[in-house]
Amino acid sequence: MKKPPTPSPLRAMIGATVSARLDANPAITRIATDKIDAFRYPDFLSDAECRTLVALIDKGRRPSTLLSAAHDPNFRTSESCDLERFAPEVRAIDERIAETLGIAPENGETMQGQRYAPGQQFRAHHDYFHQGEPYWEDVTRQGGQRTWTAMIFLNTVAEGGATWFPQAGMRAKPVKRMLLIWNNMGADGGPNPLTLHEGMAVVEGTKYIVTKWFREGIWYRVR
Ligand SMILES: O=C(O)CCC(=O)C(=O)O
Ligand SMILES: [Fe+2]
Repeated sequence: MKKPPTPSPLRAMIGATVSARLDANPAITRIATDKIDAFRYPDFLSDAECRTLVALIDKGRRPSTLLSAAHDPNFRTSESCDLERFAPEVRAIDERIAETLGIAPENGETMQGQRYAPGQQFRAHHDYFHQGEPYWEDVTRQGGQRTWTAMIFLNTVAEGGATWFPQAGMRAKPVKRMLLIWNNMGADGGPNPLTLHEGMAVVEGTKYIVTKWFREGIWYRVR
């Protein structure tokens, strides 16, 4: 049986600290909803950086996977690639994201690129881990719960492909260079179910994004 979500003082503190830092950044706008802490940062990347990441995704893409078995084969139909963390052009962007949020780069998972062709999607899901799932033991050993998500749109999509938060009443259209940031935890540091979100099917064009998930603890250790 799934255990109910647990509050966490550490994650509550991370939520408050990162939110305050983002609120204080004049380049960043808080998205108007009282359901989740979510922010947009237009023009976070340059066109050249977007081009570089798109080329890396095209080179490394393979079918996307899921942590839990989904009953629906169409649940996540995109392609993904783990971007090489210490390639200089990737590392610079990776560390700029961490610096923007004020979270140590070590707490961040390796940036993942995703590509959606027309008809491809990522159905409604939570980014946080569900306590009690078979993967939970591994999660606690490698950085613990996911706290914040940072996602960058690398191109503007002709039609479709929005990131939709049905329960928070929020929808972000893919706009090139824009960084979207949200906290997957609530004020008490427990998972916030209202962060449920979907990468809507692309209708026309191809959608490229990078996603970076931050953990409550250290995810990456130099071995
Ligand atoms: O493609 C999107 O808009 C959403 C992607 C997403 O939810 C994820 O990578 O966790
Ligand atoms: Fe997600």
